[in-house]
Amino acid sequence: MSDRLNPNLEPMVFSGLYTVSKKMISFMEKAARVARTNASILVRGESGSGKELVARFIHEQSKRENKTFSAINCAALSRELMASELFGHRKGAFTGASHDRTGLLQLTDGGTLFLDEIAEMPLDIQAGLLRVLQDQCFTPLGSSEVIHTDIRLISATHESIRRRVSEGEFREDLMYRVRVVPLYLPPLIERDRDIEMLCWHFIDEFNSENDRRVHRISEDAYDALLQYRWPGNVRELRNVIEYAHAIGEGNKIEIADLPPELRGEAPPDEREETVEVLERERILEQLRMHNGHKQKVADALGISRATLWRKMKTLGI
Ligand SMILES: Nc1ncnc2c1ncn2[C@@H]1O[C@H](COP(=O)(O)OP(=O)(O)OP(=O)(O)O)[C@@H](O)[C@H]1O
Repeated sequence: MSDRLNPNLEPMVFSGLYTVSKKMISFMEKAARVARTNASILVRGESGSGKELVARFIHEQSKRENKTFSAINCAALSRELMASELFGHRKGAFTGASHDRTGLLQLTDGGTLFLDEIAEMPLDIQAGLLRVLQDQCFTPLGSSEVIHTDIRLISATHESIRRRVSEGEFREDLMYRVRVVPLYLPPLIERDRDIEMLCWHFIDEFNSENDRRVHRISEDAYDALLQYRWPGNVRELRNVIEYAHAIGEGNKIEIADLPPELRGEAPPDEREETVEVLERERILEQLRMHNGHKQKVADALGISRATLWRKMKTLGI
């Protein structure tokens, strides 16, 4: 079998997002067009597909480029922490509030706020966000002061917000406010030649960070990389290349350097991994039982929603 060398595909770069795919380039051109307006944008895309990079690109292409860009992940924070991050609080507003804190809505005045996984935002915080979008004002926790703020909202979700509305978990009026311009970010698998280009892009990155110099990939490893579905998209691809770069030797990536899922095998039955596999199955089972409703799953497992989110990330769910 012959080895594969870098085909030197010349990517276009949009605020750190690399692509050679026509579909992606026209997606980014559309993003650049809507960047010039103040319209709220909702980016829908799979996990790890670059939604935050798209949001940064839109900010950098907008009139607000010299103002603040703030990002917050609604699924990774507890309700209390998210409320205080966004709205800020006055000293004594709740147990542990030992000093005043300025919220992101105020710190981002004039700039762009990126709300990742907005579908996970609790209903009471949604009410506060709606007020910001309608009246450009909000009230910090424990305060009666009304603060004015001018933010441009970009949100992202991997699931349908309309479905969350029908489940009674998302306000319909807010949905219309956040998805004035919906953008559908294609998954990595639909981006022509991006898997190939990004493999070499990340190999270059790890070549310059480490002592090892990789210049070739064996044919069977190459096929495995190109045929894999990549559910975790670019983040997963980068992790796989980092793993292969770290685990292998010499100047070639071999099939044995790729993680088991790329070789079509189940993960090895080692003790620590068995614990992870069991935990993964337990979470997946609860997700099925509760139709993907994360709060209910977290309650059933006796953990917080934020912990559930972290576990899902590390277990690749
Ligand atoms: N096209 C790309 N070129 C280079 N790096 C990329 C690209 N797309 C994503 N990445 C990298 O992959 C990682 C995930 O990207 P990002 O956080 O933007 O994805 P996301 O869709 O917001 O993820 P999540 O669903 O977890 O919120 C980041 O480290 C980012 O820099």
